[in-house]
Amino acid sequence: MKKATVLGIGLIGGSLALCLKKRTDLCVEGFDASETTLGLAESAGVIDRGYTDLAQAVEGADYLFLAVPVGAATDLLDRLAELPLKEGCIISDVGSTKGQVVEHAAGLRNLGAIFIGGHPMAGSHQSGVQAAHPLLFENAYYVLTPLPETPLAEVQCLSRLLTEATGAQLVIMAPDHHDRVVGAISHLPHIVASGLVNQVSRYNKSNEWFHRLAAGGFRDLTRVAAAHPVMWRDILLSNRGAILELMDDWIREMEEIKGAVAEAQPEEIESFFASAKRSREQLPDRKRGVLAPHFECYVDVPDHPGVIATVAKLLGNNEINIKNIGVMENREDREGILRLVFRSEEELVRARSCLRREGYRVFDLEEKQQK
Ligand SMILES: NC(=O)C1=CN([C@@H]2O[C@H](COP(=O)(O)OP(=O)(O)OC[C@H]3O[C@@H](n4cnc5c(N)ncnc54)[C@H](O)[C@@H]3O)[C@@H](O)[C@H]2O)C=CC1
Ligand SMILES: O=C(O)C(=O)Cc1ccc(O)cc1
Repeated sequence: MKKATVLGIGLIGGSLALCLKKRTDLCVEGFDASETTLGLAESAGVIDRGYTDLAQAVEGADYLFLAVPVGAATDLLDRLAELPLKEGCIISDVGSTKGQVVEHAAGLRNLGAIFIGGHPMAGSHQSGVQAAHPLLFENAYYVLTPLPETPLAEVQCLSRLLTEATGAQLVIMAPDHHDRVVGAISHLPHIVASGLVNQVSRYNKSNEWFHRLAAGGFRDLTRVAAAHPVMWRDILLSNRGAILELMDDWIREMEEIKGAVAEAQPEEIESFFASAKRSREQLPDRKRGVLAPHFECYVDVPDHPGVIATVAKLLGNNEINIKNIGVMENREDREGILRLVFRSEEELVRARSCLRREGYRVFDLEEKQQK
């Protein structure tokens, strides 16, 4: 039986271990610095067996997945380079930054395995094995960052395994490109969110209405500020180059809008918001994905309780599986819009005609937006 060892059984390592256990026939073992964590993981069936001894944990493993905080990954790689690994072993990681770890692994001449950087683009502000979930990565992007010299066969092998195990969409990217993109859409937003929360809590010290009134928008915008401080410390320290450039751009962006407010320039202020609104509306969640085709349609439904269950039941009775379902707000019309995603064109076509037969209005998003 082939074996995978996950090193670091927290939120991401635990979720990956669950995916591997549930959807592949690998034996899944775990390594962690904490015995309590290993005990929890074993008793919850997240791993078949856990070790605090690294040599025992990796012995005979075909795959090693590093799922420790970014700051601990390079030390762990150094330790792995001192150990005999099974021939053909593939090592990957799940860290939020890729340049540093990929460069470090490439420099370890005695590392007896191929290293391919990885980053599942899904997670949460929670941490620890208790929060692990086997569906965490389903439909999320999962980036792999092989170097030009990484053998293609190993990249394909890892990519197939992860697709099968996680249900994620595998994407290949250069490590530096990954770090700049993820810096812009994840790391900088975390800094800004935490900065906003810190600013408001300073004001709140002298007047508690700041926290009391902090509702809807502020909560949505700052959700990620509840994440793990040590994890984010490590991420910023290991992606300094990209983050410093992005922060400079952000400061320029703030200076520009500050200037427009200071000079009371209505056109500049309006255009700041108008361009953001246009871009926000074009975020790919509402469009077909670039990679996997999305077989999706939109359904107008009256805004009352139980309507999602009715639609799901109708499709279920016709043996049509819904891959994903979402509600889009449309308060002006007092109608809700359900977004339904299917796994195949065939299911989409059947779902459309089945819903239309029952009197529902079904459309593509573009049709609705043109009205
Ligand atoms: N939390 C998130 O939303 C996401 C996190 N990531 C990345 O995944 C990695 C893990 O993050 P989480 O699972 O959230 O963290 P976590 O805190 O839930 O789990 C980390 C685990 O690693 C263990 N550990 C730490 N240092 C160790 C060492 N030197 N040796 C052995 N075990 C060690 C801890 O005991 C813990 O069980 C990080 O590199 C993070 O950047 C990637 C995508 C999303
Ligand atoms: O919960 C969120 O919005 C996140 O930002 C989760 C997350 C955290 C770190 C990553 O590297 C990837 C995803």
